[in-house]
Amino acid sequence: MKLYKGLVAATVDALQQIFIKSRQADKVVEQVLKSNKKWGARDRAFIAENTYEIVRWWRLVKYAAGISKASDEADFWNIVGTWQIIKPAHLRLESDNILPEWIEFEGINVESVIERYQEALDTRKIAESVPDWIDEIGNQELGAKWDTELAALNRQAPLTIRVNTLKSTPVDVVALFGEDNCVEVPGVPNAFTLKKRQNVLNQEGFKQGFFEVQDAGSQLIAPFLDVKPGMSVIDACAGAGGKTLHIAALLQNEGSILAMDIEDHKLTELRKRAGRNGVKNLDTMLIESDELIDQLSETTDRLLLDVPCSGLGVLRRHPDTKWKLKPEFLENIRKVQWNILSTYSSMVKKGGKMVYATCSMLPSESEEQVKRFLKAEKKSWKLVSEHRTSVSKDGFDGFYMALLERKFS
Ligand SMILES: C[S@@+](CC[C@H](N)C(=O)[O-])C[C@H]1O[C@@H](n2cnc3c(N)ncnc32)[C@H](O)[C@@H]1O
Repeated sequence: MKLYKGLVAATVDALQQIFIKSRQADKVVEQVLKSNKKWGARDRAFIAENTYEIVRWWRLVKYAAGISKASDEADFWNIVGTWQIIKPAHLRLESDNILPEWIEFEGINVESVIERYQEALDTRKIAESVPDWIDEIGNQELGAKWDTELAALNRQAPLTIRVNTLKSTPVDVVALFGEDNCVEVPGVPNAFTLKKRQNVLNQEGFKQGFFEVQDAGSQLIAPFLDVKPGMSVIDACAGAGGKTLHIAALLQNEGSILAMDIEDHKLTELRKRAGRNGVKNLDTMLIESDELIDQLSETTDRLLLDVPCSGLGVLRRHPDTKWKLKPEFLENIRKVQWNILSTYSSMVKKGGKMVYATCSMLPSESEEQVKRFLKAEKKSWKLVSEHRTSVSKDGFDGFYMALLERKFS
């Protein structure tokens, strides 16, 4: 494949922003793509794909480049060049791996790159490109399953949409994208994966609120809450509202939803999305103190706790997370999860239900938190059911969800 210097330079720039300035990969790619109006769809795809692939395979590519720490621009050119050499073999693509004779690639020795690449494949944490501590914790908590889940987490995620039944129907949304392009997701009503990768957010149908982009595993969570029209629902860690909007569709605008979060800007975005989605029964509330939670004691039929977590289950979509995550963060976030579960649960009415959910495959953030809660609260709560999606088996992101019921006693 012919390489264009301007596109490689843009990829180098994006990677420097991600790894040197610690900026979020999706935001960086969005901003770099906006910086040159002359780039066509293929140019944009080159920059976005190469940036994401290199972030995903960062440890492996650095190893093949013989660079332990990328610190200056020359290192990043070397890394992008190295990726062009190993990419065809690594992603099983039918393209050549011949580098142009650019001065920026002068320091790259193709034979050494291939030799180091082959050597790297023998060590899982380098071959699958994860920091040592994540590989250790995955192995510790998941055992043999870690191998297959980790490999699946390094594949590109499908583009999945959810039909917003408040404004549209599956038939109409399939007509928007073309029947040949849409594949129903078995077991997930209103979910379709699109065969053709495209920017669906520019489409008129999206602006009209006919559909949302949402992973199929994520689409299992709102229905798991056993929501019926007319109920009161609190979504206590609503963020920008991916699941709030789904709950709203299940409520059919009957009943009420209160979306809460500790970050105001996310609730602002949620209100914007709710407007587009035709949601009429939503209130939002910024959590500024625990007293607010006390004031809402026993007020809701259903509660969703989609708690903050490591995000290890969604690495396909956010591969930069694995380089930014630190063991101290994980330790702290488990305490936050426990605090949310043990205090926010008081908002559920007797006889009501709640879902505790994470986008992590680690039991220490998921099953074990629920087990601890049930032990501490055995007089007041019972487990109705638990479900886990598997990235390798289902092809969905890695979610955990537990449905619990508050007893009357
Ligand atoms: C996994 S994200 C939620 C994603 C969201 N439910 C969705 O589907 O798009 C977790 C959210 O919890 C929020 N959060 C963190 N600590 C919190 C706390 N103590 N109480 C409530 N929300 C909190 C974060 O700001 C973040 O938006």
